[in-house]
Amino acid sequence: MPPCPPGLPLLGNVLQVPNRSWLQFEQWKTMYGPIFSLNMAGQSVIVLNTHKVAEDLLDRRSNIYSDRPRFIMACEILTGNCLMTFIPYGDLWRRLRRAAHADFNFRVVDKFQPIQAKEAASLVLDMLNDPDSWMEHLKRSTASCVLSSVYGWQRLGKDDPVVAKIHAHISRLGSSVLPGAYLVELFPFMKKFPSWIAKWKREGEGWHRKDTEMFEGFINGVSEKIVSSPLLVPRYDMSLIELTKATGRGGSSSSTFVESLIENQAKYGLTKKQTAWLAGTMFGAGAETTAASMIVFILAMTLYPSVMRKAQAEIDAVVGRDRVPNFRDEPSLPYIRAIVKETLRWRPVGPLGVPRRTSAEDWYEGYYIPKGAMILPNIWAMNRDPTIFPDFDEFRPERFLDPSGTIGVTPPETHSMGHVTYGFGRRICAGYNFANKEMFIDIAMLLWALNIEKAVDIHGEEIIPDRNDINEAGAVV
Ligand code: HEM
Repeated sequence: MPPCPPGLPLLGNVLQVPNRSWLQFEQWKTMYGPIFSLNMAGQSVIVLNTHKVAEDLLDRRSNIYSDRPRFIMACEILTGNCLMTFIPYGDLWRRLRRAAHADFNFRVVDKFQPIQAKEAASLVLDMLNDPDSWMEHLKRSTASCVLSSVYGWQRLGKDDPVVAKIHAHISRLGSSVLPGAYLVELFPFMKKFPSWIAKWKREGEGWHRKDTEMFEGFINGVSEKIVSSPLLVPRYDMSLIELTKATGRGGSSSSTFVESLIENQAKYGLTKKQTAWLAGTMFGAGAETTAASMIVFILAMTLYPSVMRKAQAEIDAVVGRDRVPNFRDEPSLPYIRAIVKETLRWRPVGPLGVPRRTSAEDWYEGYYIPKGAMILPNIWAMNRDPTIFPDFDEFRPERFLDPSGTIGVTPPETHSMGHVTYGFGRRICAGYNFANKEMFIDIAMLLWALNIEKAVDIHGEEIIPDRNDINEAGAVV
């Protein structure tokens, strides 16, 4: 086995792994090297700390390393084996992934640009009208952007009951995968208990029924060609329309994800329930992650005003003041593209990604890796690898540009992305093209429209936010 920190009998390393485990793992990397193992009360966990190891195993041996650990409550009960993010590597996963790829691959993802541009304009107006709720606006905007792209709904309001319902579903999932949340994860035989004696199982199955009804209800609207649900009333005001017009495109995409899914349901071999859950999965996986990454961007701008000013100078030179930025400006805004990469590298919102599981035993560099081991890619440590990023804790978009500042340079180890925040191999994030585009237009629009400055205290002194102050309530940090 790869080297392992000494632990206790039976419990192994359980008591040594703290809440923000990636920080401890980064320290262990300096002691144990590119790959180490942990014994979590009998469960083998293998932590991958360098790009080389992650690439060798997760990318090159993806036939063995593409499975997910068994999450009984989250995957089998709450989502009835329908959630692409958690389901085992196999035929159903392949069909779901193919269906998602058809609309979210880099060649076709541009069809969602009109929605993303409109949402970005809307975000700017919300920020200007009510700056104190900036975090809520980011969450609303990213949620609305995915829901519009998936279901074709119009801009959702901050307190929309549908968004609240979906967030409740995501938060149930997030808490169900926390260590110790359900005993059945430690004692799988408990899954066989009849529902009438096992309250946790009865409740889980109840939520699954309700969530399935909700997601099926969403796609019923589409298949019956009902474009918007009665709960969702578009509420554009004149200035938003002006801004949206200025983006140079309309506000709806050629077809939504669900329309394509329903059209091709037979081709992908998906049932109605699986189709409905796939659409819901895209929201769950895409809204919170993108919002959290945009929150990191705001933190970076507050701490690095010179980066903000440099970005604004680029936007002013390319876009000017007569119109707002649009996607056609992307090739001429290399510094903004570099800020997107640096935001994702600097503070990855999933520092350990989504765990994998080996589906067969393996040998690597003389180490034995058992079948069924949990594999954790230490994305946090890789994005801060001092051999690739010497000043890794600084937010410095210039690292992704040549000395002229116009041509992008990306370390090849990083999947040519500049970071590994979207994961690896066959299970790499299914929505990363969408997320990159959304972050580009949001950042360009925000920096075109406003300055992001430090708050001041009652004495007029600037408050410097803590760069390490993070919220890790759910699966996303
Ligand atoms: C900045 C935003 C995002 C980040 C940082 C992010 C990150 C990730 C990561 C780390 C994984 C696990 C990859 C692995 O196992 O190696 C993942 C999976 C996934 N992501 Fe994202 N994601 C983002 C946005 C999105 C968006 C916008 C969507 C959809 C529109 C999406 C859909 C998915 C799906 C469906 C999976 C599961 C893939 C599978 O298991 O095959 N993500 N994401």
